[in-house]
Amino acid sequence: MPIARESVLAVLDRIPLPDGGTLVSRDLIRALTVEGDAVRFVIEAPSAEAARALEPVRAEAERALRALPGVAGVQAVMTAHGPAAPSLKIGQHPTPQAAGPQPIAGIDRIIAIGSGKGGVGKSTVSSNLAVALARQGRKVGLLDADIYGPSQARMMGVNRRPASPDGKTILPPSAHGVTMMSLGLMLKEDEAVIWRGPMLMGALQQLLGQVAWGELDVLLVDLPPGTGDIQLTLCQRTQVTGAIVVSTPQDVALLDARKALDMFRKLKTPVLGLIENMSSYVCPNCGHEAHIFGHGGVAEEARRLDVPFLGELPLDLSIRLAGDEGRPVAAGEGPIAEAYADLARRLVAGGMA
Ligand SMILES: Nc1ncnc2c1ncn2[C@@H]1O[C@H](COP(=O)(O)OP(=O)(O)OP(=O)(O)O)[C@@H](O)[C@H]1O
Repeated sequence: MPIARESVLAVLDRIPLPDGGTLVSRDLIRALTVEGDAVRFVIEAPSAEAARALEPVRAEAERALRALPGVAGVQAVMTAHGPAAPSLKIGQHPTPQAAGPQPIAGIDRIIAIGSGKGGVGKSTVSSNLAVALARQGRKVGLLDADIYGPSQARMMGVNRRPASPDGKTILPPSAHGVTMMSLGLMLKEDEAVIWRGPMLMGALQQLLGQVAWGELDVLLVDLPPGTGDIQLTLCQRTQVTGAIVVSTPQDVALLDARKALDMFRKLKTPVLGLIENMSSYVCPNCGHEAHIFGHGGVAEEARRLDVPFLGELPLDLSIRLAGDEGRPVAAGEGPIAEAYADLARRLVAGGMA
């Protein structure tokens, strides 16, 4: 018998919160999906502290739902929604692997970072978030899966081709406390990737499986823009904890972001939240704040689609310059680095990183 959404909510409505009410009465459940015998949802805590306090509730919710007749799997992930922030050879056909998404040994969590369209700052957010998480003591990996336009090597300031002593295992470089790997490091400069689906899948499989990632709390995967083969392969073959979608506030970007969200839903990858990049611009001369691409559109969209809003990041020249210099702004000090640190804290508090 199919599991009714109402029965799931009824179970969740019986679990008391430490400070009164329930997950349902306090409206903390987002992105609830019931598919076959699997239940997935996100608990959106109002702050980092609340997320910590709610961890036993999350565990209890999973336990209680598993006891519901017909339920075989439950995945509840937490996200801490805070006040908006101030603002060898790679390339082969895939090899067969066991059916269904597989975990990667030693890696606790895998977060895919996607966007509907290019140029919204997905790679910039990925590198800065990785650095911010590493500064908070997390063991972080960053995989540049943007195979057609790899940019993480430049953004992280790495230009050394990774060693592969046995011709199989790839030893990834580390930069700013982050273990990273990018196809860009294996290609000659100016070399174009002209692979089709199967070759792309093979390359991604190598980057995930042949790289000696070591023990990681979290691996961030910087996806190519859009909804193509790489996204599909990653989510269908690898156990992805969840996805974050980056967008600018413009309508056109949001329209594409919706497609990315829809794709993750179809792939049954929980959406951990949306990030608004290039949200506000403070004139360095007069201090006036302008909203070049609009403002608040992503938060609005998150509300509309019932997915968590993780925060907004400003448009700032220092972000671009730092990326071009290979030293992500999050590695330094100041309000912009703090905005990324805030985002990282929320993910850590929510148990996502
Ligand atoms: N918040 C920001 N403020 C200023 N510049 C930014 C910001 N975010 C990104 N940029 C700049 O915008 C450009 C595009 O960013 P980025 O490469 O991260 O986008 P992307 O979404 O990953 O694009 P693609 O997927 O097409 O590679 C880069 O030059 C980057 O430095």
